[in-house]
Amino acid sequence: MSQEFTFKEVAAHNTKKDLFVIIHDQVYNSSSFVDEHPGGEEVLLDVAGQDATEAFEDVGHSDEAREILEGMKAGTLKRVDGDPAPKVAATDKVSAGPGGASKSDSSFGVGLYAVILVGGLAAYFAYTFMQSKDAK
Ligand code: HEM
Repeated sequence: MSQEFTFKEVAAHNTKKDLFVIIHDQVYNSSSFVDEHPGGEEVLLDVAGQDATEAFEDVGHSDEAREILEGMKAGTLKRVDGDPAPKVAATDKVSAGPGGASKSDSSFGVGLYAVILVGGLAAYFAYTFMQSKDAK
């Protein structure tokens, strides 16, 4: 039953009174919500008639925000040749983020251990060198 919109059709709804956004390839009619948006009307007007997936996900909207969104659903996006590529969903970034972060964390850890190890070895050799000198 869900209506399909092309990118071009959605793009026509780009005013405050008639505002569609695309999030995760779903089309939402957010006209009634512009004045109520806790994040302000400006950001919604910025993405009016466009793919707002990245903007929406970057903010880390709550489940409540997602429920509101579902309530405004107008249909699904029908991609045709020449349309902009789907925006990368921040959820993808989120799953890549902590992984990447922990990776760099652990490499920092290895670097730190290497410094401690090399420092320890240097101290040990310096110590034995001094000892051997004293022994003479
Ligand atoms: C029609 C889609 C959207 C809906 C239904 C929506 C809904 C909400 C809701 C309910 C909140 C309150 C906090 C929360 O529950 O997460 C919020 C906050 C916010 N939204 Fe949206 N939002 C939408 C699109 C956007 C877009 C495209 C942006 C662009 C950057 C945005 C930026 C923000 C910001 C910055 C806040 C935080 C405001 C604050 O804490 O002061 N929102 N939004």
